[in-house]
Amino acid sequence: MSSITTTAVFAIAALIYLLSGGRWSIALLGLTLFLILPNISTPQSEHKELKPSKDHKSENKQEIDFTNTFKEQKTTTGAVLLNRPPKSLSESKSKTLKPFKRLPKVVKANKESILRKKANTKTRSVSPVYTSNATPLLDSNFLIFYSSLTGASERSAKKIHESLVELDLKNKPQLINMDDDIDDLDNYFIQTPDLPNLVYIMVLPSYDTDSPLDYFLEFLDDTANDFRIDKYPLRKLTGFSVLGLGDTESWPNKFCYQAKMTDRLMGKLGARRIFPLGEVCMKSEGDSKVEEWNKMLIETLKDNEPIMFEDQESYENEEEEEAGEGDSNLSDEGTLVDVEDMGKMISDSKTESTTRDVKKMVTKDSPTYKSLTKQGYTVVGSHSGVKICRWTKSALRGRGSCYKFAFYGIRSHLCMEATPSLSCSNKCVFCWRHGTNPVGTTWRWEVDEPEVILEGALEGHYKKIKQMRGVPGVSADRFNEAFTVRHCALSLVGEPIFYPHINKFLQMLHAKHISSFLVCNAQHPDQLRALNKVTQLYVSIDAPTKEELKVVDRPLFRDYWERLNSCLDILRTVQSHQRTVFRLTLVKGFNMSDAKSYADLVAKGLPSLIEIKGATFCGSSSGGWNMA
Ligand SMILES: Cc1cc2nc3c(=O)[nH]c(=O)nc-3n(C[C@H](O)[C@H](O)[C@H](O)COP(=O)(O)O)c2cc1C
Ligand code: SF4
Repeated sequence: MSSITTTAVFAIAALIYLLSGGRWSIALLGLTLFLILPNISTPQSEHKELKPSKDHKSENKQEIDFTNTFKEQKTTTGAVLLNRPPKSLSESKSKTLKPFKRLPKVVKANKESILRKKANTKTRSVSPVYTSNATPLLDSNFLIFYSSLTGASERSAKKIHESLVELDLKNKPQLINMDDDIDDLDNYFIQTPDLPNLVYIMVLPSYDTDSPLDYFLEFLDDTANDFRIDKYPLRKLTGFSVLGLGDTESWPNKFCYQAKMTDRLMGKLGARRIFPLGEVCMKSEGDSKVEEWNKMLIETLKDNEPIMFEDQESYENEEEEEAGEGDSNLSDEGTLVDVEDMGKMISDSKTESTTRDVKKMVTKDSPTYKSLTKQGYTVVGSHSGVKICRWTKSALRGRGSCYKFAFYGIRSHLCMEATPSLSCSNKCVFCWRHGTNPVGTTWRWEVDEPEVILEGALEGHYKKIKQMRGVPGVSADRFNEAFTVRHCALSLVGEPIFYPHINKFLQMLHAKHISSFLVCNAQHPDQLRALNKVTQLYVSIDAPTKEELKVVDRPLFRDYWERLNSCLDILRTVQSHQRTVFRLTLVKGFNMSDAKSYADLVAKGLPSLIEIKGATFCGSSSGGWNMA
């Protein structure tokens, strides 16, 4: 105690003594006070030392009271309760307390991460990584985190918790109130609890005022940018998913912004997204929307599909073809039956397969199969394929759709790109298939039934959609919608009208309310003539003259020019009942010099529409071109 304080105490004691008429009991009281005062002040000075070092955000804020920080209390959820954040909004506004304890991080030198940071190299590949779940997702240890000021997130988290408990899982799911139950964020978001196969489900509101989540987000951001620690500390989690609650009417520009930030930062820290971010407006959608998200989450967990996982950066940088816009490539050749005789062959195909050795177009052990699947195609049956294109992925992430949205209102996340024939009769220079699909002028393979192809294509497509749930930015709403395909682009690779049962296949699509855009290469006049209803019928016009077509398309047919012209006649006559389109893919130096000849072809075919596309060099097609 300082001398000034001592003098003051004596002066007060003397004054009391005099005012009380000089009673000794009063004098003794003064003395007692003098003796115990130093003992009161001592803990205060100790407490000061416990305060965390001032960080950049605490300057204008009241400092945290750490008096009870290290005293453990058990909460209703069984978690360890330490420091409490403000409970009510008014409390949070007035006190602006920080909810979580901040201690210096323990930094372990990690040679790999230091070297990686030094070299500034990316550790993840640009192409998608499919991670399979060795342990069933439902055998994970689920931690359901929530933060809540007015109760909506707490209610929603409890619902999710309940539905997981109802599944009677191997490991009991735990509910964690981030505002009450977590003392040290490091224990959950740098280190993780000592439990195998952890899955974090996080239910978070958004507040544009001060709220406990501010500190949490600041912590995640700091961690993600802390060069001293492992760049991906959360990759040891089996996965995570965030459900955001907000109010889009009152905060349209900040709708669920804190949930979105959490989702992004968790991904940045290496955690795998096992289900897309949910964004629920509690004002207009409420609990039923939460229930919908929860149901989808549980179904996905049950499915246990592998996840396509990519970090934001690599995804942004991904250079992928604009799929759906090419027809052909090169590989094996051979002629058993001319394609013009295919009609007969179709009806006889079953009989033939029993009488002579008809092979499968693509067998599972063939290099073609391996190459196609490596590129992301799902081979359906033995001659069909399906693949989700970059626009479907983009639309799933709430971004743009392909030009068909602008032109025809087709939403890319509802679009399936498929082909019933992987084989083609051209080897176009701008095709990006790298010689991976078979070519030929004749159908000489086993024929799969259209039911098998449609079912298999939808199954393969939905499987790939499911895998997209790990990709940053995928919206839960669009993800949900994507399981009802509404459009089919028959233009993936190969020649769709090569497939003997194309008409039946188209009928089946339409019966399922799936519209069809079919692109053919103008090399199969008989099949074109026999084609029934398509929503939109495309013919690729890759060059305006015979000479240029040979160079650009490298056709297998010797009478390729005559075939093209016959197809145009058919378009103008037999097929004029439906909407027809010329597709021009223009490649500078190959097919752009003779506009007049293009006009002549247009006059011959009289298509309803002409679509002109450019080509972008990407160094990957057989001619060094790719379509954009
Ligand atoms: C003061 C205040 C600020 C809010 N700010 C936002 C906001 O920026 N973005 C948003 O989407 N919702 C905002 N909301 C809406 C809440 O996030 C929404 O009501 C949420 O359901 C609350 O969850 P809780 O009850 O778990 O705290 C705000 C609500 C209040 C009262
Ligand atoms: S039509 Fe479908 S497949 Fe083709 S680019 Fe658009 S979304 Fe992709």
